[in-house]
Amino acid sequence: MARAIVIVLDSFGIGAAADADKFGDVGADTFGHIAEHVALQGKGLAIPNLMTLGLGEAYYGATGEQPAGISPAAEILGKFGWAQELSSGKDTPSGHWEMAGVPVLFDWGYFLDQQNSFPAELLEQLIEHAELPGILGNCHASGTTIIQNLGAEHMQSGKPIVYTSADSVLQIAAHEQSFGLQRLYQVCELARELLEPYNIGRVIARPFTGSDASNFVRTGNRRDYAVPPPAPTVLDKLSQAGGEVISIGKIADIFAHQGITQKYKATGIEALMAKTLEVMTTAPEQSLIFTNLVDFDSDFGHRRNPQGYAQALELFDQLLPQITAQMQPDDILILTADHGCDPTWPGSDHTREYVPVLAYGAQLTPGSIGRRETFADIGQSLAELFGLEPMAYGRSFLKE
Ligand SMILES: O=P(O)(O)O[C@H]1O[C@H](CO)[C@@H](O)[C@H]1O
Ligand SMILES: [Mn+2]
Ligand SMILES: [Mn+2]
Repeated sequence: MARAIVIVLDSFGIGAAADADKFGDVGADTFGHIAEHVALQGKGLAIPNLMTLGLGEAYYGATGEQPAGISPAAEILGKFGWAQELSSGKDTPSGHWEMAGVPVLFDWGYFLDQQNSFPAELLEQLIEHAELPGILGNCHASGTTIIQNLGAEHMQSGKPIVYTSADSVLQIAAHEQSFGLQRLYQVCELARELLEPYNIGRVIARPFTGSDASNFVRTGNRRDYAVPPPAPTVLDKLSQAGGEVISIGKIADIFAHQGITQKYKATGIEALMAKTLEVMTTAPEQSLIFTNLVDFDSDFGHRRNPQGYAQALELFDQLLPQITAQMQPDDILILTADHGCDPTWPGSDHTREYVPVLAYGAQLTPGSIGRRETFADIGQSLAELFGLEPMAYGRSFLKE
């Protein structure tokens, strides 16, 4: 009997994937470019604990290069590999569902036009059903830029800001006080229903506060309305078998609350890691503790902020020993990512990259698990760990 702690460093890619050309992402490298950014300042990214778990080796496997300016680990204590994504998209639900054993092999719908992105009919229905005075945006945008540009007009007019990106998303930004948080959630739920014919992965509520463009800031009350995964994930199988599936952060939202037995929200890497640690003290055998650290992606990757991303990685690395110290002899820890989001890459979208697969536990033999064909190897390893029926995709690395 065992427990697994899976921590997703959201967007922490480790080099362009073999099929990056299909996404315009040849040369993207989230980790490598962050390391380079820090090395150019004459320093080295200080992530000794991640390196000891095999991050540098995984990076070398994915790219054929050493990360710039980082001292190699004296000893590797974890299993390390680099995984290709089988799913057709480079979005958050695809990455998470695939690591839970269910790759997304169909194509999502997308709103491809940069301007006037949404069908007029859809917007008309949303305005009518939600009794809105209209909407603002209707374009591709970075979420922080668009609230700066349209936040004041939104507050004055009561029209929510509706925007999208290269992902299969419809996002709605609105002011928590002037528009109202609950009203924003209701409008998003309505949008979720109206999007049925469009095959869109997620509607995301993007509440913000502040009085004008100089201080508008998004809050931790973001909410994701995902469609459910297309087949039962390892989360469903574990919870049906009587195990605990404990979501920390936005995991539950990403899985449309399927297969989750407990959920906790927290804002920021420190709070999310503290919650993970707290849950580890009480979670019974046959528990999957599943944490998503969204901040890497939303605060630094999409914001194209390599400095902030580097600091967040260093913070995460400092917090990591608390997690390993709290592990029981049969526990395994898996660190991975759901896609890349290279903070030095043009635009503000995700990047198609390999993700690290780092696994650590007293029962695991350290060493390379090499290139993995799919993130679903994580789900398959979890199925094996918990004694569940094998998943349809993936190859377990527990005994490799
Ligand atoms: O620019 P913001 O609002 O952070 O949006 C980003 O967050 C969305 C979900 O990860 C992505 O589709 C991307 O566009
Ligand atoms: Mn993500
Ligand atoms: Mn993202």
